[in-house]
Amino acid sequence: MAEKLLEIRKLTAGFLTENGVVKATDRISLSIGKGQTVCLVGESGSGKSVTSLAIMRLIDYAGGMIMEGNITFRGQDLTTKKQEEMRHIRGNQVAMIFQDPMSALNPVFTVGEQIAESLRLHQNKNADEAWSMAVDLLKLVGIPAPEIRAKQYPHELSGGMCQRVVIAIALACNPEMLIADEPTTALDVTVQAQILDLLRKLQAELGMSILLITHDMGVAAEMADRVAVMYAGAIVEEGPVEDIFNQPSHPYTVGLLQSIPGFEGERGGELYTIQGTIPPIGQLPSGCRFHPRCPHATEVCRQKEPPEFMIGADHRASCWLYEDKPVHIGDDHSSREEVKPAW
Ligand SMILES: Nc1ncnc2c1ncn2[C@@H]1O[C@H](COP(=O)(O)OP(=O)(O)OP(=O)(O)O)[C@@H](O)[C@H]1O
Ligand code: NI
Repeated sequence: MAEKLLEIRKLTAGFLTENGVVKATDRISLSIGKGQTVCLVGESGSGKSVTSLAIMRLIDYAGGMIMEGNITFRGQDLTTKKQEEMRHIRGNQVAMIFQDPMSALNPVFTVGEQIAESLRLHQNKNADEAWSMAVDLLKLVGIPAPEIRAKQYPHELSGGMCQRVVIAIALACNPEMLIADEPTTALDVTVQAQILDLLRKLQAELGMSILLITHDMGVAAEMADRVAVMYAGAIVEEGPVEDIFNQPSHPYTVGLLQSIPGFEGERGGELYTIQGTIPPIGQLPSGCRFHPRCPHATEVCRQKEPPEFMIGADHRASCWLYEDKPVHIGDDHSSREEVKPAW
């Protein structure tokens, strides 16, 4: 396995609400190796964005807090860092991009000025150097006629072009890690594919690690080295991308895969949907958090929270199905029948 760049251990992050403290992530553990892409997938509200905000310690500004656990980045624990130090890390070592490029850009400055500003701040470049590097970065992220584009304002560029500019700004600090939270969700399908291609190309060229947050299993299949599946604040399954897709083991992962149009789990033209909805944070059921929606749930699932069981050398799932024997409910088509809902 690649040398670790980021290691999250038993991280619990949450919010203080009218109903007391609620946990948006519940003792999650996850590592990202150097040059690796890890995809964090799961339905809306599962805690993906909170995880990224916690890593960057931006959660402090979102009214939340880290309650337990460690986040080790290049050997240093980020959970105990002062915001001043975090600002330095955020500016120089870890960059973040979000879903909506328009809100990340300042409408009153040209895109070239915005990239150059970042270079002046983080890399102490003078104005001329910064401008020419900004043009180079625009070229690197695949913007045609970069000298001309650099002088334009965000509203003069398409959504896809703006997301490329946002990526250029992120790269201006020469980050070792890029956190991308649904970076293509707001874009149309062709542009989405182009931006994903760009991220792959940049990673190959620059060797950075990427934490990619997506609710789209198709995107994970295409981009990830490893996939972590999150459900109601917990990572319920994690492993190499081939294992997650060839041998999905947690019933939630199996359900997510069967809900992809065209995936082999789809039957008779009817798309599978996982029964029920994700519980709101602070209202978790007893036992396994997925049990009310799980076609395999038994008494133990209703009563006791499952620990993590190893499914393969480097593949874990929190599900009682794996307590005694390594069974693979998602192994192949015939055994996948097993998880066909009973209703
Ligand atoms: N500032 C906040 N205060 C209180 N609760 C919050 C806050 N931000 C997020 N939450 C709650 O934390 C839970 C996890 O939210 P999060 O945004 O991480 O989900 P997500 O997996 O990123 O979903 P999506 O796919 O919709 O972006 C949700 O129940 C959400 O309502
Ligand atoms: Ni989110």
